[in-house]
Amino acid sequence: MRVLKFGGSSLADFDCLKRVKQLIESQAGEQALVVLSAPGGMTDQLVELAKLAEQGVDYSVQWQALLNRADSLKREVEQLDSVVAHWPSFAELSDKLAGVKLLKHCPEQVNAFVISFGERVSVALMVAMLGQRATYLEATQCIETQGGHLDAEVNLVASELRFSEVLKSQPADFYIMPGFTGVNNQSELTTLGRNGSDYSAAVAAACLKAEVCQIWTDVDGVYNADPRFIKKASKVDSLSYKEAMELSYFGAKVLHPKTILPCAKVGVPCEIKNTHNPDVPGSVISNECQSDETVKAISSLENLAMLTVSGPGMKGKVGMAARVFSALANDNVSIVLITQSSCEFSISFCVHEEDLNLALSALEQAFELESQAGLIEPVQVQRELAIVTLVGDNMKAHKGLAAKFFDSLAQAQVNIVAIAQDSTESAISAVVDGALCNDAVKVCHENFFTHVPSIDVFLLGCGLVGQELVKQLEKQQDWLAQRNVKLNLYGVANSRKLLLDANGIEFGAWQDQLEQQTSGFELAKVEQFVRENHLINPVLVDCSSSQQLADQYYDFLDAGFHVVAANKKANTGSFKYYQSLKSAAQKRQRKFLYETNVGAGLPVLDNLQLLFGAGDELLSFNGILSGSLSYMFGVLEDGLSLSEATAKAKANGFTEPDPRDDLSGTDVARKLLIIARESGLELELSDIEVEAVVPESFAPGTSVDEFMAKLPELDAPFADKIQSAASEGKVLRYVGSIENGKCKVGIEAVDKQHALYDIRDGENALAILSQYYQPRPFVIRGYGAGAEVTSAGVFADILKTQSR
Ligand SMILES: NC(=O)C1=CN([C@@H]2O[C@H](COP(=O)(O)OP(=O)(O)OC[C@H]3O[C@@H](n4cnc5c(N)ncnc54)[C@H](OP(=O)(O)O)[C@@H]3O)[C@@H](O)[C@H]2O)C=CC1
Ligand SMILES: N[C@@H](CC=O)C(=O)O
Repeated sequence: MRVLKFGGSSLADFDCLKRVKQLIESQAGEQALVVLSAPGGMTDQLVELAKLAEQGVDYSVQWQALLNRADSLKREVEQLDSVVAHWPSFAELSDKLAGVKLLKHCPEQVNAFVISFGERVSVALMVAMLGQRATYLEATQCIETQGGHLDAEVNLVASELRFSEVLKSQPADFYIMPGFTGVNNQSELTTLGRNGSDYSAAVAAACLKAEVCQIWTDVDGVYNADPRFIKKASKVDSLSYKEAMELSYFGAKVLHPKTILPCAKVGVPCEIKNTHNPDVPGSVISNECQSDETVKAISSLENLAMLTVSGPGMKGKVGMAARVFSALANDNVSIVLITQSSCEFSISFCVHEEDLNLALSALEQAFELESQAGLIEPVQVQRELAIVTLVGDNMKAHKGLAAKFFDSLAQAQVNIVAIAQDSTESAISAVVDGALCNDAVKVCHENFFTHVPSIDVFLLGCGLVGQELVKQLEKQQDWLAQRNVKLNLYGVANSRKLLLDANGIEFGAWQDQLEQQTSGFELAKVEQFVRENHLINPVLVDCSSSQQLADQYYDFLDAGFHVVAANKKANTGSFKYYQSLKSAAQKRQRKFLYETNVGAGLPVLDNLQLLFGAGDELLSFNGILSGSLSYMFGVLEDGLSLSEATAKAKANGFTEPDPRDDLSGTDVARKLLIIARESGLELELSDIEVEAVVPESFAPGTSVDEFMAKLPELDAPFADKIQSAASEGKVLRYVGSIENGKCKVGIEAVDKQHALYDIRDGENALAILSQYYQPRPFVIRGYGAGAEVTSAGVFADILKTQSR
């Protein structure tokens, strides 16, 4: 004997019914007991009718909708020449509802009759469709329940007897039985709780010692996380009964929690299959489950409240926990999770939000005296919580899983309110803020299953460097995928517009799309986008030179973003701000990376930070830090004028957006300041002694174009300087140095023997003399400006946001 159960989504319309008929008939030569739910949505219609009737409200519209739906299904079945012989009495249903309306009261027994009506509709239709081979099996003859008319518990022993007698007296190939329905020992109709048809099927399978209990639904099986939120969730092929129980209890909607126990008692395998995809093997729940996976799935349960009972009267007092839980049990409040610390001062537990008031009043009554005597404090309540649970039998005695779980929650910026693990170690749960539940599941799923961490990039500034970065991101998609990194570009902004796309920015079309936007970047907008799309690893990448953005880095970090900056202005603001960014990053466990601030793509700051971390100390620094000035001084030697050299450096993408930042020495001063600060010197930008190539006083208040047009005025005097150096066999270089804690940047004339003589064409050269690197300094040399090397440096920083 096989037991098959079809849920409402598999019975929603006539096409669905035909598919189910075929699946039943395909049980080649096997006897089958088929349990049917109501046609999808019909139980909701019935519940609403009962409610309206109880309120004494006119429900004729809803009644007509129910009748129309049922009649149309019946007509379609009858068009196949099948007579629907067991059609339930709508007249009786109508009378019951009329009675409820009159009395404005719906007794539980009547309610059970009304809400279980849909199952009888399904069975009547299916029996007619299957014809002679099928027998209508009354659940009220077979499933005996105890404990109320609604949400009743099945008496397995009594039900086994009933099944055996009824089936003996009615031999058939297919028994079709309404789910969700039972009968108490007073012969009154009862129901098994919403979605209780799974339970009916499991009970039938256990009573009949069936070969299998198949639950046919609209998904392929049990998933390792909720597939509605976790796109990469995958089907679990086999589970133990315990794993399935933990999962269904902690939120996996595919199975009713009560289903597993009857099957587990008798060892009937339970298989979850998809009606719309019947050839795909489902998930099998059994004793035979053999797999090496430690964590099988992650489930989550939302809409919970946590109550904490505490007070001096709790400590060491035997029986307090028992009193708390008996009070709740007496009022039928189900407890989802319990936790208590070893100091015994308090005990905390979660209940469904809908039970909160009931739980509070039960506790108030139970501890009235203690509370008057000050032995128990007012019950603390935390609302809108969720439980995230890792489930897996093989987690037992496996070290490091809890650490990885908690680490994942930290990575998702999720605070843990409470934790619980049973001693079989097959489930570990964390209570978290309900609003962050999906984030928590997402990051746990990435870390435990897909191992493809995502990096979610928002690019601010899409000029020279930013545009090149987008090109490199596009070019490297395959390379990243091969290395299991999912890098998503979700946003791009310039100074006026912000483009956000939850599907990822289209590499080929983003510029046009950005132009069509109507408003610019605001942190709040990106924050909202991150929240709505449950992004775990958001990175704000600043490729602008905006002071306004630099001033917001603290807020970016504080809001949980990593920050990657090509823009040097934040690190060269006040020392206090520079320090506050470091501590904000540390506090929020986010990365603040700015390798390109010095030397563009050259690995300068990373190396310095590592050296200093290993105890090295800077003794002195000397070097060329400007790509544009390195280029310009080189071509000046070749005979170009200052204005020509500047224009060429600009065209090559070596200068700052405003070349005056380079020519004034400010950009080099910024870089030197960052090196000095990283080395531990507490300096401000104003502490750097600066000799300008072109003083800031030249062409004040002009635009970049006006400045460039006026620059030829300086060509002649500058050519003289080059000439005078050349007459001594020297060339000019723009050099930065740190000596005895003093920083200066300026022009130096160097001869052929000098290490910086050959540094030109955009190259940088940095000589770091340190405790570990002396008397010969540690030297870094290479191109220090340009879109390609700079965005490559930014790209590398973006990838570094992943490392913990
Ligand atoms: N070039 C190089 O070799 C190197 C450059 N860098 C740094 O890279 C940064 C970018 O340089 P580059 O690409 O040449 O500059 P560009 O002038 O070419 O581009 C700047 C971009 O930033 C945008 N922007 C300005 N203000 C804002 C704002 N408030 N919000 C959002 N976007 C804004 C601009 O938008 P809009 O077009 O609307 O004005 C533009 O898209 C600079 O800070 C520079 O110091 C660092 C190392 C090397
Ligand atoms: N303008 C800068 C670019 C890198 O920071 C330079 O010339 O080095």
